[in-house]
Amino acid sequence: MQKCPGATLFALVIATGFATWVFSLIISHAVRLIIDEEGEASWILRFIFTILGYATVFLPCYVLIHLSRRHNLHTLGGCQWRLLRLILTGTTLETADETDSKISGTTRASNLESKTLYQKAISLTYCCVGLQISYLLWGILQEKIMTREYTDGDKIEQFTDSQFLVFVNRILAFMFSGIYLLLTHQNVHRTPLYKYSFCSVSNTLSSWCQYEALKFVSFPTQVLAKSAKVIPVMLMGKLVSRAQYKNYEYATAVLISVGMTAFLLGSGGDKKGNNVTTVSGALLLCGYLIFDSFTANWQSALFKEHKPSSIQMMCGVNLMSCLFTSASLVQQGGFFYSLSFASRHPVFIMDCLLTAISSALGQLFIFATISKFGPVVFTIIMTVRQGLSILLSCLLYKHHLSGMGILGVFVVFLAIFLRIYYAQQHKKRKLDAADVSASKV
Ligand SMILES: Nc1ncnc2c1ncn2[C@@H]1O[C@H](COP(=O)(O)OS(=O)(=O)O)[C@@H](OP(=O)(O)O)[C@H]1O
Repeated sequence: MQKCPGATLFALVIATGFATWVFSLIISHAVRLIIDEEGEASWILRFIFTILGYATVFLPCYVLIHLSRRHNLHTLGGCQWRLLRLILTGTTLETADETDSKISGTTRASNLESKTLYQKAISLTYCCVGLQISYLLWGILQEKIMTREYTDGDKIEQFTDSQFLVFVNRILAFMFSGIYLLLTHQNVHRTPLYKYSFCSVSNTLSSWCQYEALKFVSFPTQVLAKSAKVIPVMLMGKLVSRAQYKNYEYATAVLISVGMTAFLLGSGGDKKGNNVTTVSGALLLCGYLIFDSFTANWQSALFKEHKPSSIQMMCGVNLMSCLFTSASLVQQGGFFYSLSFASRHPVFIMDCLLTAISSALGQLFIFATISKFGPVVFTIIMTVRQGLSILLSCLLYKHHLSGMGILGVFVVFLAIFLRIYYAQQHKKRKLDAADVSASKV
């Protein structure tokens, strides 16, 4: 390693990647020979294959990072180490190291504390409206692609590869954000690239779980399960970033979840379509909740620690997601299946493209919201978003809304009002306490 670290490192990384690739192929072929791939539990196999596909990117990267750190390769000069520096320090500059990356961005942080209540309200409204519009469209298209039957005249078929949809969404979001970064001036990026991989894996897996879940539960059932997701997000916040929440925050999270559940049950939405919830469906929804709550918390921790801009975060996370999903797609033949499906059904290309555009637009608002307001507020907005879209459809199409539904809406808005009220009270008490201690000095 001392004489020619680059060549040895390169050889080791390639060898690890190749070994993992071969191992994954052998395992998937062996499993396919033994187990029936068509049964209800077939999603477990697809999940294992997906993880194996991700491992072919993850393991070589781990070897690369581990060895480079051990031999301090990223601190060496020269442009041949640029990619390594980017992965380990977040910048191609030679002077940066990992500790530097943690402190450098403080000045560019969106300092919400210093903003007035009015500015905060405007910013929050902007994020809410942006998320509403992009994800309203996204939700409609997502349900359409996974449940619709496409026909080319004589054959009717349904699209089944969730991984491909995730890939298309991510590559478009990566291109959007990449072009934006190239065209605009941004502060120096200081987030080690590899750190994006954790939230990228959890994000792609949460999407995978929710697309797969739609094969076992109806769309309204999925929405119902998501209505309580603010609680796992708070619990995960304690695990990931040791976040401390006040009692009123827990209480209002429970109120929002209860209110949303009552509203969804009372809006009659769950009576539409296939309402069978299988064990597979329930497991996939649990997987979705766990991965999803990790994603936003991890991103929030990165925003706090390294202060990337939201576009930089979007670009980094989507780059990683493209790498993971494409490895998995190549391994499982997903590209071949999806492209031949698309060639038979041109309407599918249009549906995919529109979903990807709405998803990329939505991501702009997601990252802005998490960086400015944190994962819990983001999750509340997304939860309320689902309720509002159902409420809108009740009003537009004159669907019946029962007493329980109306009570649910009331409880959700009461919870949000209480949350804002207590947050203000809490802040006021803190300011008063600071004033008192300042006057004592
Ligand atoms: N934190 C974070 N970072 C990046 N992307 C995220 C994040 N949270 C949600 N998403 C993407 O938003 C899409 C909708 O997600 P959800 O269905 O979980 O949201 S909702 O609460 O049900 O509205 C879904 O998009 P697609 O994966 O493109 O389908 C999610 O991946």
